[in-house]
Amino acid sequence: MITARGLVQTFHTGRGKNAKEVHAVEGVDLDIAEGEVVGFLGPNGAGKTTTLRMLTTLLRPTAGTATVAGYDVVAEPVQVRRSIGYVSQVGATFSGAYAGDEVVDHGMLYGMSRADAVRRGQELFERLQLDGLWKRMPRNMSGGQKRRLDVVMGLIHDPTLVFLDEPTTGLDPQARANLWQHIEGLRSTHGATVFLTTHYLDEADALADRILIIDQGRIVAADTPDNLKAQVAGDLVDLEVADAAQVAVAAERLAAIAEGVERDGRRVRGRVARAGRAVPGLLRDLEAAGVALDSIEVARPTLDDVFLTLTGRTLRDAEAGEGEKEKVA
Ligand SMILES: Nc1ncnc2c1ncn2[C@@H]1O[C@H](COP(=O)(O)OP(=O)(O)OP(=O)(O)O)[C@@H](O)[C@H]1O
Repeated sequence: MITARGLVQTFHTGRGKNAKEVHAVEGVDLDIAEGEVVGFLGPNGAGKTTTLRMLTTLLRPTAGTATVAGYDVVAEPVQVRRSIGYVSQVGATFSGAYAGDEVVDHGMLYGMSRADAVRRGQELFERLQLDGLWKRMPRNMSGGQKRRLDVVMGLIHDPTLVFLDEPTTGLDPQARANLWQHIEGLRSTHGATVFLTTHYLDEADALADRILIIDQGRIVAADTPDNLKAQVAGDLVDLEVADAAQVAVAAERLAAIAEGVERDGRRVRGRVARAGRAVPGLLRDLEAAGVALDSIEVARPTLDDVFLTLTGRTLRDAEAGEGEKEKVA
């Protein structure tokens, strides 16, 4: 459904002494099959939106090629646009018309008849829990309602390939869960291919069959959430030792089964392969050594751990370091 080879986007900003080259996307390859839900994950400024804008024909690639729904993004942009739905990060701009009329106009722009656009629009209003808001102006809607209206606009012409740019940013947890259901429904009831960007690890984890992680304009990982997590060496075992004097002994015992043991006050943690099997023995060991614990936690690896393993930074650090890759030309 989506193929890209060596996609590059370089922005030139400023003039004279202030001229800068921003290497937003630096050689991205993609192969996304029909019916796949792909999560495109990365810190702020990693190049997610820029990639999406090239795939949706809003931005011409500096270099590289891409086909979307069988059409070339540079040579056949009109066909690409007709084949896809796109929900941008900023959302649609609405005039002063009623929400329903906006949606119908948008559908007619795609060549739908008025009757079809009304029918489909009303169905989507219901599915996205906007019923009763057909005759409301978008500017009088809540943030969550407006975001769902954006999604209606992106889906009105019944696309089988949908691009969603951070669809749930700014939504409250309930609206977010609700939108997740609809995104899942797109595939299960519709067989749609979904390409979605997100900062949220849990979102990508919950929705995507496959996750692509982008960092500084390059794809650093592409796999199923489970396989990505399996790359991280084991589960995190975190012990809180009751007596500070026993921390060294606890660290030594943990080190017998764990990698990368760290100490932090009365806490000792490390990564253990198959913690479920190893922890009972560890507890016996600690007891025999007279070490009492206040608590023990075992956590499965998260996608943040994956990002850390792959890039040496946490997602949060990566966001804080945004802009580093801007080079003075
Ligand atoms: N029109 C532009 N002109 C100059 N630089 C740009 C432009 N658009 C994006 N950039 C830069 O390109 C880089 C990638 O931006 P992009 O918006 O693709 O990141 P992103 O991963 O979508 O981030 P976010 O999660 O914040 O949306 C950033 O350094 C950004 O500042």
